[in-house]
Amino acid sequence: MKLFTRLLSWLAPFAWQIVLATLLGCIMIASNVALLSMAAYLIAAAAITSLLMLLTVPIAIVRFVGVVRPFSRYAERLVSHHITFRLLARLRVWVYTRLEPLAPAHLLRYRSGDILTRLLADIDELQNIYLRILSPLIVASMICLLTFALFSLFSLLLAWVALAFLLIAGVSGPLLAWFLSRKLGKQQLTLRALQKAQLVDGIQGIQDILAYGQSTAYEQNIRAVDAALGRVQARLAQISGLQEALNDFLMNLALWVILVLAIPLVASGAINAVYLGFLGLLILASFEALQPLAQAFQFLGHSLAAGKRLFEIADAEPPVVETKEPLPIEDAPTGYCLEVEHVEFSYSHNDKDVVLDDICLRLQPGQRVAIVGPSGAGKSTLVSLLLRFWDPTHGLIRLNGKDIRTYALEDLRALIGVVMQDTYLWHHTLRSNLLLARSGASDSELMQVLEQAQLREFVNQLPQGLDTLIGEQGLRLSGGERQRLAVARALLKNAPILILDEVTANLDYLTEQKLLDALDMLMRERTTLLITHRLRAMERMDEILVFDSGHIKERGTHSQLLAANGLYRRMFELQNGILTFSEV
Ligand SMILES: Nc1ncnc2c1ncn2[C@@H]1O[C@H](COP(=O)(O)OP(=O)(O)OP(=O)(O)O)[C@@H](O)[C@H]1O
Repeated sequence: MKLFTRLLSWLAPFAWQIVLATLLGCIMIASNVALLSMAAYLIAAAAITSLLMLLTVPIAIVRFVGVVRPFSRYAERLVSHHITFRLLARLRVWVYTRLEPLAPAHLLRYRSGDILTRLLADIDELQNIYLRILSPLIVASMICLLTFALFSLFSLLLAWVALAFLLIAGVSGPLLAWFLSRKLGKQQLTLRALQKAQLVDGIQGIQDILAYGQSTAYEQNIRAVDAALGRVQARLAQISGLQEALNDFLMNLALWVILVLAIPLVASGAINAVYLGFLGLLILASFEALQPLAQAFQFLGHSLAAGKRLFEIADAEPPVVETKEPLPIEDAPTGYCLEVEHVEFSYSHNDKDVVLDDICLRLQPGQRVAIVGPSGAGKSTLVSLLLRFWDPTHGLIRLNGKDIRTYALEDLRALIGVVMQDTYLWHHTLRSNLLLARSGASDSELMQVLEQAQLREFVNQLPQGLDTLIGEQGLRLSGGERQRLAVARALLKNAPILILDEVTANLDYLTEQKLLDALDMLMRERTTLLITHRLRAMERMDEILVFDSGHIKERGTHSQLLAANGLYRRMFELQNGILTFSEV
């Protein structure tokens, strides 16, 4: 109920349009009731009366409601769909804005296909609540009252009987549909989300599935989910059929009962015989108002489950809470200083899973610091903390002397140009992928950063140059080209702090050397943190931190670390192939 009222609260800004849609819905059904019952009256009256003049008014009413019905139907659909689509668009934007602060920490718990289903299908599902439940419920109530009023003009007994049938059909059909399908709705949504997640995974991982010969097994998984979904849908269709049959049965039974009760009243002269057909068709036409209800309640479980899934993700506590009164980041013409003080971090907030422990480092303006170390040592995790994707479990990170939590996230991130290990590239042109960093950049600025990232020659030889489509996740580019494009994007951002996470990992020796030379120039004007496995050009670094299992094992300059004869020296010698066999 809480969930239902929360979903309904989204309708508040559309109150007047809802009143209009409901009014139009009432007019539409009422005109149908009038059309059928007046038509019955006309036929009976025409058979009895010899004076056709007396039928002028009923004929005019039939003509009038015949025209009103399609117009009111059209207008009602227009208004109600307008409300619904605007509402769904608002909801979609709201959920997306709630998703942003959750990224990436919280969203890693979900599969991309599942998030996509929540944003698209689950939100679409909510239209049932707005289009098929709220307005039809009000319209049905109004029509029941109207029918009762019309019957009571002839006989109170008939009025109560008609109302009783309408109530039984209006309550039992929807209740039965809701009761039988309440679990199925949730199952259908879960299976649909699973199906989408499976398909997204299958498409993204298609190369590996083929390479490992798993396509048959994968197809079987997809078929199994598809079959389960089919079974749920078949069951829902059966319930729909059952409910429609019940509705038809009650409608026809109501007609018979009304006729059986009305005939003696006609015979006794309490009701004029000309109205017998009118009464019969009045009850039949009134049932039209109930038709949407059962289907709506069949989908109620669905819609509520969709709302629950949506709010579950939208209400999640963001891992990083932005301060309500952020301090402005003061301009620092001489550059920005980042300090990491005794930082400890674990993804699970469990002391046993500490990924970073007692990390201290100072990145002074214009300084270049490298973090090196074995895989899984926590290097990229530190970058995530600097960007505030997560906050340290203990310790502090300062920017120009102040805790980074005192600044707005957007301001902090605007100062940092970052090339992540797994930078995402859009299925778009080279140009739009670059413009993400600075939307107003000119083509000559784009070519300049491409030059610095050692990619200009490559782009020049493409027939469509900057307008070349690079495919999903940039897959039409080689690993090295993707990485250089990511570097170019970070350079275009022209941020005073530069974080480069494994930027040369996929490059051949020559290109790596050229890129490092180009970066060397750029690093002079910026505060730079370089994360790398490859110990090249390390002599250019002001300080090198050697991470091992979340700790800083060694620190110093290249020559100091070589002299220390520790982990760094072993890594350096292994990479340069100068370790003697006995030392290995
Ligand atoms: N989102 C996450 N949730 C839980 N654990 C994570 C997450 N990301 C990384 N880890 C774990 O944290 C540890 C450090 O990972 P991190 O990516 O920081 O290492 P790294 O030094 O950058 O490694 P590499 O050089 O291979 O990129 C690893 O044990 C990893 O499994």
